[in-house]
Amino acid sequence: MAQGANLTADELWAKLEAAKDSKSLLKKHLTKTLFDSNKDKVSKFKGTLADCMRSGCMNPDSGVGIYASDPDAYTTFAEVLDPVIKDYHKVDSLNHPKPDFGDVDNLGFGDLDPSGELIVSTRVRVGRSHASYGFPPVLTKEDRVEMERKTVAALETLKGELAGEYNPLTGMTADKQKQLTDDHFLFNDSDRFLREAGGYNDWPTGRGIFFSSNKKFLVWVNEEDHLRFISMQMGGNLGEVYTRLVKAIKALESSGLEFAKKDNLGYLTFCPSNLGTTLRASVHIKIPKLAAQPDFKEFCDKLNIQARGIHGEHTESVGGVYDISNKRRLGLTEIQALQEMRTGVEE
Ligand SMILES: Nc1ncnc2c1ncn2[C@@H]1O[C@H](COP(=O)(O)OP(=O)(O)OP(=O)(O)O)[C@@H](O)[C@H]1O
Repeated sequence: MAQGANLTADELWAKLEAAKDSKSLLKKHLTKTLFDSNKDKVSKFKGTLADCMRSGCMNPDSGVGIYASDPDAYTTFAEVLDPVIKDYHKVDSLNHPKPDFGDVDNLGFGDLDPSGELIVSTRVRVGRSHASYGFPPVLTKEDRVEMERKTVAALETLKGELAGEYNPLTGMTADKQKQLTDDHFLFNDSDRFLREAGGYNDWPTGRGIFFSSNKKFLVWVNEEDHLRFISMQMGGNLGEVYTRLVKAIKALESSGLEFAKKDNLGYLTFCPSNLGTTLRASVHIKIPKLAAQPDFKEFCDKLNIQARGIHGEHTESVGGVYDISNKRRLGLTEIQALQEMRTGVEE
């Protein structure tokens, strides 16, 4: 349960105001005037500004600090969210292009590390949201169960190398969960930022993971986003990983599910950092010496890439292995986001 779940918007604002050292985008962009003119608005899914800002107010060390309560929050609270979105994605205006996955038969690249010495594994994921449901702060247990049912029905239509099996978290043994998490397949409920945003309400109900039979295509159900499509494998073959993901996206788009989208913002996700393409392409790569350089952060910033620890966001590196991924997901196409990551990794 989120600690700030019962705090009013004014009480949350007081916390944010007191957090003088906060560097979050919420702190930077939510002025008192904006707060006052938005705090009593309610979105079509009954989401409020308090729902959006709770995590950032309770966790002043957030990077972003604001989530969308539901797809309509991007319209209802646009005055608050738009400046954060522009700042995170480094764009002057919100003008996200139409999806373009590129020509997967002629990508012009394949394995980024044929020697097999540097890249441990490669993963590309996108997020998708059901158009007719809110995000975690406004969801009920029944909503989660219903979404899970609809998602599983769509996943059962997958064919060939994408076909597989759904594993609900409810009823999964602790040992199996731990093994799947250690193997980088499964998510858990340990992110305090997401917890405070309501991301773990009713845990583990409605959550689960789908695996294709070769375990290279996965779907996370009701983690941070309603859906995360993930393609991953050992080694550095970004071409194979990406091509598999694009095929899966196309298959699931024609499976009867309707995904939330908005003109100029692309696909809608719970966290504004994931909007647009929603694509994060990453490698786990051994770079102990580079990462020890004092200007490593600037190096990454210059290339629009992000370094994370190997157990997910907000974790540390282990043995000099880092998760390197594209930082921007909005204002460029899917294939451009992928190329940005590829250039960064090659550099
Ligand atoms: N290239 C990769 N190879 C193997 N595992 C990976 C790779 N990239 C990410 N992972 C694993 O995926 C899991 C999720 O990581 P993480 O939460 O950072 O990213 P995400 O799923 O893209 O979501 P978000 O950006 O919302 O946090 C972790 O277990 C992480 O180790």
